[in-house]
Amino acid sequence: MEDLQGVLSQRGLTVSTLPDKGRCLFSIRDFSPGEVILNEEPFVSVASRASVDSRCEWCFSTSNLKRCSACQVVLYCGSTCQKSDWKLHRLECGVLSKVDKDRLKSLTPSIRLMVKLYLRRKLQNEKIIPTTATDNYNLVEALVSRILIYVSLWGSLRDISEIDEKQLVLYAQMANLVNLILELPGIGIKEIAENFSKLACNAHTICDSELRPLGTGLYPVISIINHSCLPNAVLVFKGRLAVVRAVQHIPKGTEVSISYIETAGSTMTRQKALKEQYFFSCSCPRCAKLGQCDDIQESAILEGYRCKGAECSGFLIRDSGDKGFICQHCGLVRGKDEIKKIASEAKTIVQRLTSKFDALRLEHAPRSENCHPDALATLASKVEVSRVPTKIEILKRSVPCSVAEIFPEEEIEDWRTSISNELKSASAAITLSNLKHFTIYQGVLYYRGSGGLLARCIGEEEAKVKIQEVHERSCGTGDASLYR
Ligand SMILES: C[S@@+](CC[C@H](N)C(=O)[O-])C[C@H]1O[C@@H](n2cnc3c(N)ncnc32)[C@H](O)[C@@H]1O
Repeated sequence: MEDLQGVLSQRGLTVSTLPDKGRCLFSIRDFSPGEVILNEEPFVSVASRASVDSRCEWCFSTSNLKRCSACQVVLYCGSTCQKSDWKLHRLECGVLSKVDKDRLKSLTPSIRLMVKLYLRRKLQNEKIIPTTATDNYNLVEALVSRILIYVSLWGSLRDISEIDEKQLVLYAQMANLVNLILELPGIGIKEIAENFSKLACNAHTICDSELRPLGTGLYPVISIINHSCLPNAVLVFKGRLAVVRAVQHIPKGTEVSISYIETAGSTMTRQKALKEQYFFSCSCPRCAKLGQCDDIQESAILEGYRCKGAECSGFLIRDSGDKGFICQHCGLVRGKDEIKKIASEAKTIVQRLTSKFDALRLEHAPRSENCHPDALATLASKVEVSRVPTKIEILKRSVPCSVAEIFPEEEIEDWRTSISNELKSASAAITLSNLKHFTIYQGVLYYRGSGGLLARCIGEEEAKVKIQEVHERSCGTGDASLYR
């Protein structure tokens, strides 16, 4: 741990412990918006199920792939990646080659990740690959796990109502399989099962720049970073390299936080997700507003359904008492079944629109002014009732510029004005290398960069150059304009 503190302090960071959170990463100097706080190669990584037959095991590239002739499981895009992975894959390959074909098909990425974890530990123990302050199994041992509670109660499972017994049984079965495959002496099922619970709380989904999942990686240093629904940093990936960037000014002495979950969800939805997967109740400033007026307003926009009451412009949001859905303006109550029907109608509409937008996107260059959340909300109001998709869903669609075909010019002009006003008050930053895809605005990840935010981060002239680059890369048109 001291070695780790030494390395971290050179980067302006330190690890502390808080009673309600466990380990936390703190800044010991100021970080600017957009600055890289930390980057880390995974201790182990594995391609996702969808990627395993279509991407390089090392860098996740999709070109020139060749299958390992011995195990017939992993693919590499060339000798560089194959060599980088060779020491570990040599062992994994030997292990996989012994597994019978039917069982091989049932090897999930989590099982393979666990197998690789133990094989890499073996390689480091035998000094075949080096150990460093930021790359060693002690850091994996220090990760939080939930299974200790389970292990101490292992014998009396049936008596424990709070604990998800199904999950525990699943971990035990998976651990058994890993043990059978590995055939390594001295590893117990309980230890492997505990490591599965560590993966659940600590492993990260490796995504490409469009947030498509490529694989899973264990990054033990980045795993020290706690969650906030209003994070001051964001985790992005360059291939398998995980990069944590500041999304706002982080003063010295501040806890660095990222979001573990989709931030464009209501407080209730976020709390539920954090409790289920990470076993804690978030008390960030956004969660602390639960039930307050602006929290209700935000939930309405993120997850509400348009109220169909006469003249009412409110949104129906889920009632905490589970009655159904209540309009936050007029108090109208609608039953769950009715909303279910509305949701399914809305889904059909959104699917139709998505395919229209996708078709248009192919014809027209996407432009960020059309990515405003109001675009789809307005569209939704035209079809009277529709779930308002989350900002991220809207922005994923990056409504194309030919949206003018659907909306009158004055409406589009209104969005332009409201977007520039919004950006003026945004507390935001951008991950420069992924400008095309990532913009963080008040904790929400937006697709496609926005000039105004960038200009505040890196200065107007440099921003123009960057925007021009991005436009050229993404669509070949564009005039490097800033929204201010
Ligand atoms: C990836 S780990 C983060 C580092 C962890 N604090 C540690 O001691 O290793 C995730 C776990 O940290 C804790 N955690 C993360 N963010 C938290 C927060 N905002 N409040 C309370 N606990 C949190 C939860 O126990 C969660 O399962």
